[in-house]
Amino acid sequence: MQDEQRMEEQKRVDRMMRLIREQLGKLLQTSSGMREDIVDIRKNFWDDVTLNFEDAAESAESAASLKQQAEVLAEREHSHRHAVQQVKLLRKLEQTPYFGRVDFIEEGTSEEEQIYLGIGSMLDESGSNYLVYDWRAPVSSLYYDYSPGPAKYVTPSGSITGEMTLKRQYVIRRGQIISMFDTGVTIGDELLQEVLGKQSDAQMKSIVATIQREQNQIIRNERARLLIVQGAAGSGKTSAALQRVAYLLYRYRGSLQADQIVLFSPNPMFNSYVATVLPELGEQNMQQTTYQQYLEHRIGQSFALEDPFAQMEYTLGSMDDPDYETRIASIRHKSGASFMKVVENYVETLGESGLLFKSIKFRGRKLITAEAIEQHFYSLARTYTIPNRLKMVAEWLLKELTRLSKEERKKQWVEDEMELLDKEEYIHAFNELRRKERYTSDSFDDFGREKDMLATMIVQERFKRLRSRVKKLRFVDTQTLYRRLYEKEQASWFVEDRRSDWEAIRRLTLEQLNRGVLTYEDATPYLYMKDLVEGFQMNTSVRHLFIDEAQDYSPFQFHYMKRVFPMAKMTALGDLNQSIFAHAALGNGFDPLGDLYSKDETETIVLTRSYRSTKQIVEFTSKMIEGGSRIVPFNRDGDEPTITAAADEDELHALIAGRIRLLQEEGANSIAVICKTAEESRTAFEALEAGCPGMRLIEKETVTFENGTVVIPSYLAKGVEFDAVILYNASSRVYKQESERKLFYTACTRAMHELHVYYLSEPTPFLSQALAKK
Ligand SMILES: Nc1ncnc2c1ncn2[C@@H]1O[C@H](COP(=O)(O)OP(=O)(O)OP(=O)(O)O)[C@@H](O)[C@H]1O
Repeated sequence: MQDEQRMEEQKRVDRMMRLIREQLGKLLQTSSGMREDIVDIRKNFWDDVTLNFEDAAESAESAASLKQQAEVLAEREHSHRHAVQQVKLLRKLEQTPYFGRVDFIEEGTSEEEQIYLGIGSMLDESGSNYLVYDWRAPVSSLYYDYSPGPAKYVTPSGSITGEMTLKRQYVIRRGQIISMFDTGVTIGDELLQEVLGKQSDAQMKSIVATIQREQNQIIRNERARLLIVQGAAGSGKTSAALQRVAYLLYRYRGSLQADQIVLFSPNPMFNSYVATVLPELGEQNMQQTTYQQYLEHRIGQSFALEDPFAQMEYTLGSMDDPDYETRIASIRHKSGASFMKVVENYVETLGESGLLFKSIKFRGRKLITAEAIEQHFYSLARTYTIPNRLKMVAEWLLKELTRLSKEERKKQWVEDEMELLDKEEYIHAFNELRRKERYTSDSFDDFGREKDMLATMIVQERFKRLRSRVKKLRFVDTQTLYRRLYEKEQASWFVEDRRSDWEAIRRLTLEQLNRGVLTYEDATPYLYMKDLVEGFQMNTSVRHLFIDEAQDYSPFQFHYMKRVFPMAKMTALGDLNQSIFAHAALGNGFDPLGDLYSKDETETIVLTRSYRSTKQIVEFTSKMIEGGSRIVPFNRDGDEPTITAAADEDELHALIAGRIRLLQEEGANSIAVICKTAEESRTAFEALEAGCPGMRLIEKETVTFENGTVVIPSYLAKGVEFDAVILYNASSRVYKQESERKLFYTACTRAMHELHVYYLSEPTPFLSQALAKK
């Protein structure tokens, strides 16, 4: 029976293969025809349009002709792009036409429909029956959500209920069924076992064939304004997020483009790690960035901006610094939504007085003084908001600049510069003038006028920069303005938020700002203040914001992102047990996210099954954290993690190098020696490099994630995974503070198949449970 079924199924696959190849052949032919057409149109574009600008009627006709030709070209290009897309999809289907099937009898009918699922849909020869359904089609959710029995799915026009009579999974490679099995549970363990048992890849994989029911809830959620996903390490948060992007692009095709979706990643390397998932599914990548990149883009050169990793290095390694406690308090204080209120209070006072301006300088002279700008600003009606008043000031300044530029033309420097014009510039200026003068009644033969015009051009050119700076509101002194926030010992904006450690925080912040440094914890408050003063630079085109490793963002940052992307729905994916930033130690979990949007608009999905690591590793690591017993390991066996003591550093390095060699011999694709900090990573790398050829050191600037053996600081290993993890030095001297528990946990949970922990002298207390068992 089994064999018979398999033969039947193989026959169907064979038929599909024939069809796919036929369609491919046809498509390749038509698409190459289209390409030739396009090349032709482009080449002959100007020959095929009639251009005549003699009079208005002729000009209008010329414009219409141009427009028509451009439209023909755009239409052909569109069809060509579509054909190319289709070819890509067919090439993928040629490898694996589908991976699943459900048989379904819709209520009220007796017909059993066979629904095959693949990464894209395909119709039969008649063009009216689906041979394969896209995994994102409404009917496909049957496969992810139900086992055989009563089942339903939701379509845009309502729910459809019925009975699922069969659920089957296939592994098909190059048109051959390698294996197939009918499943009772949601998505059979067998296929998952097979997928998860494999070696790691330098690139994250699509999980389309084995999406789990609770992951499907995340992928297809359309209702929530804010979707919070709290999931254990390795529970598939990132995977589900990427599948969700693909789903949204399918569901809203035509109205949603890939560049209207933004993913905030934990580090630049992570971008390369996830970059192939969407193309693999036949979709374009969303925009990927890091919060730091956004900050850099906004803050520019105004300050030396600290990055989150430098902050992390400080919090992990500078406990001896006398300012350490103050800095930690400062980080925590500035991350809270209550500090937003402080900034708001402060900005409110600026409506009355205290806004600071920079003089507009030209050739070392103050053209318009800061005092004059201030006076003008405060002469405007208080009923206008600060940003509106600033707009008015900018308009006034532009007019002033026009007036001043006229005076400037008579100055000696203009004359000097005129003499320095080289011949080409002179001719260019002369021709420009000619062109402009053509339409005036005077003839162009007056030397004096020519000189005037040249002077105007020179001054205009030099004033361009001033005008552009005014338009960008650079005349507002936001840097000093931010410093002022901390300058007064007792300021009205703090009345409600006085803290005992405020004095120390104030002093430390001023020290940092006076050095021109904007710390990571100050960057968002600074931008918030700047935006409140100058008007928010909102991005209204972004419709979906994905924030991975959401536990690493402060409430302040979340509120800020909400304001910057007002039209976006937010999907925040995180794990409280992996909170590694000092600001996260507030202990209130995702609560700050809870009030970002109203209760009605917020949904939370919890993932507890962990897929990344073997059962042995999950059991080992879940003992390190509170509530770890709730994490359910996926049933995949592997070796027990090891804990090894080393007598001294030499032995430590010898042991680790030996382990790396062993793992390499076993064929591990990726091996990571995880250290606590960048500094420890450098030490480890230097000691191990000679014995481990090809080993690489990962630093915060690293942008590509590759297979092989690497040494990596713990916080950069966030979000990624390795076949084997070697924890470099889990001694109690390295991981001692309670606040480092989650960092240690994060590092250990990067392991898929093997975990080996080494330590010098005393092991960290976070290992005590694991050791007690031994
Ligand atoms: N449904 C699934 N089918 C197959 N593999 C899965 C599935 N869900 C997750 N995985 C695999 O589990 C591993 C971990 O997934 P992912 O990185 O998405 O988890 P995460 O929750 O983001 O982890 P972390 O928070 O620890 O970074 C990946 O190798 C992923 O391919």
